[in-house]
Amino acid sequence: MSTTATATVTPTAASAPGKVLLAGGYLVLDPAYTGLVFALSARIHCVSSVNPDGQADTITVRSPQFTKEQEWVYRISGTESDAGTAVEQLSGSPNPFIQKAILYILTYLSITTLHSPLKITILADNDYYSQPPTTTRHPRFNNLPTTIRDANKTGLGSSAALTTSFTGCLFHTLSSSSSNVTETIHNLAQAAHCSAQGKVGSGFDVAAAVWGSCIYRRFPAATLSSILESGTPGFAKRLKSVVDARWEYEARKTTVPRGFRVVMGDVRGGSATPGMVKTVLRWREENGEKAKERWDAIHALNMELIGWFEETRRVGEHMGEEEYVKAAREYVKDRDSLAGGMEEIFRCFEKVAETLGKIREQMRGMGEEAGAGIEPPAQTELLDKHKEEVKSVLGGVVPGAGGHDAVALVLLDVDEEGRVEEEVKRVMSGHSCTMLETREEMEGIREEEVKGYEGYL
Ligand SMILES: Nc1ncnc2c1ncn2[C@@H]1O[C@H](COP(=O)(O)OP(=O)(O)OP(=O)(O)O)[C@@H](O)[C@H]1O
Ligand SMILES: C[C@@](O)(CCOP(=O)(O)O)CC(=O)O
Repeated sequence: MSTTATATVTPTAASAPGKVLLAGGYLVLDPAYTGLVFALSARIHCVSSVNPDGQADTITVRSPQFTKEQEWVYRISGTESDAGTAVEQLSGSPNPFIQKAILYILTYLSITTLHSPLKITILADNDYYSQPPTTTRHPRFNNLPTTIRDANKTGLGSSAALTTSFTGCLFHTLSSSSSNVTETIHNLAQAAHCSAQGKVGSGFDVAAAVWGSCIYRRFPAATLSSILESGTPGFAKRLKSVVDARWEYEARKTTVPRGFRVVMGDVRGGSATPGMVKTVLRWREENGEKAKERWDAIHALNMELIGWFEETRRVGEHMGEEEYVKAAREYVKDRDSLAGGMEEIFRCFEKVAETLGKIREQMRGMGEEAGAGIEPPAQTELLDKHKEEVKSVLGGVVPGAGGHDAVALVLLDVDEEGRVEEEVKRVMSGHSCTMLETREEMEGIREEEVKGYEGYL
């Protein structure tokens, strides 16, 4: 390699959030459309330290919450002809997300040898995987009696949160750069995540993991085409120029209006349907104008939803806290009982509810035309039941690609006695669905205190 560096190690901790794509599933794959993605309070944490027992130039990665195949050891070394850092896996089952993140970061930083061996521990918040029932509370990072592969994922974007948090952690462990490197971490995490997945998705999950809740427009797929194949001559130079370039994408930060909450339900026994993206994209290709009309109609509604969230925030800002909460409670009690002065905010709540309903209708329609179960009948029943029986619920969607995995509800969390959760849990449990503890959160990747993880490392 042209320039190489020996890296000293600064113990670091970082965490990155999961995601829910509330609006924009499929459409967000095309840079002509945008998606509304909320980051979630469920995070994946990575904590680094010197590994006194490690061999020279090794990075040992552990995921101690899982029984087997929970440790991976990588050895790094230089390569010929500017092909980047070589990362050889010495033990553990394949975990491309970790391997690619190491490779991309070390190559970007021109590091081929480490001052001391390194250890990185991964800790995932419990909501990422279905947890066994318990009568007591689970510990903060619960252990599961399975391998990662056999764990029942809840669809919160574990691979994107892991890749992002790992990238931030390793980058800060090895680089002394104190300037703002979040954009660099975004670009590196997108590159590593795409390369590990073997395909270029929209990247909304990594964007949410880095920037937090945002209105997202993707980068052109071609941005990454020159760096998906690592280890070829000139790779290091290409990687640096791609990562340091200004990418054409948008991640405009957003938040839910005051008193709103996004609640996630994990549908038990639901299976992921990777084929659905292919089916919908093929339908789009084969149905030119008709498909475009459908996508444009969905997009217009997605924009309306974003607009009504903004309007609700704006109207809410002109009201005192007490007045706002009172109005929201009145609305939940009886949507038709308009008390004076509340018309504007009632209209906002009503419009959010109406638009969520219309989005579902359009997505169902697209699913039917394309022959993909975007909102299967069981999910329709579950979402309708919430609207009928839980007055705080404004609406819901089958998020992301849809299917049998999860539901997301948008509700007004203003109940004096805090009964909303109880009611949602009751309706969900009648439909093989479990309410997750996680909720929407604004913040993306963040540095954490290493000592906060004592007892788990
Ligand atoms: N706690 C963890 N420790 C190490 N690797 C993990 C961990 N959690 C997830 N991974 C990696 O991410 C992979 C799961 O990625 P996958 O894209 O299938 O799920 P996901 O990102 O949760 O899915 P979705 O986008 O539907 O929410 C695992 O096979 C593993 O490689
Ligand atoms: C279908 C798609 O638009 C969203 C998939 O979302 P999820 O993984 O089901 O949350 C794919 C993508 O954006 O990469």
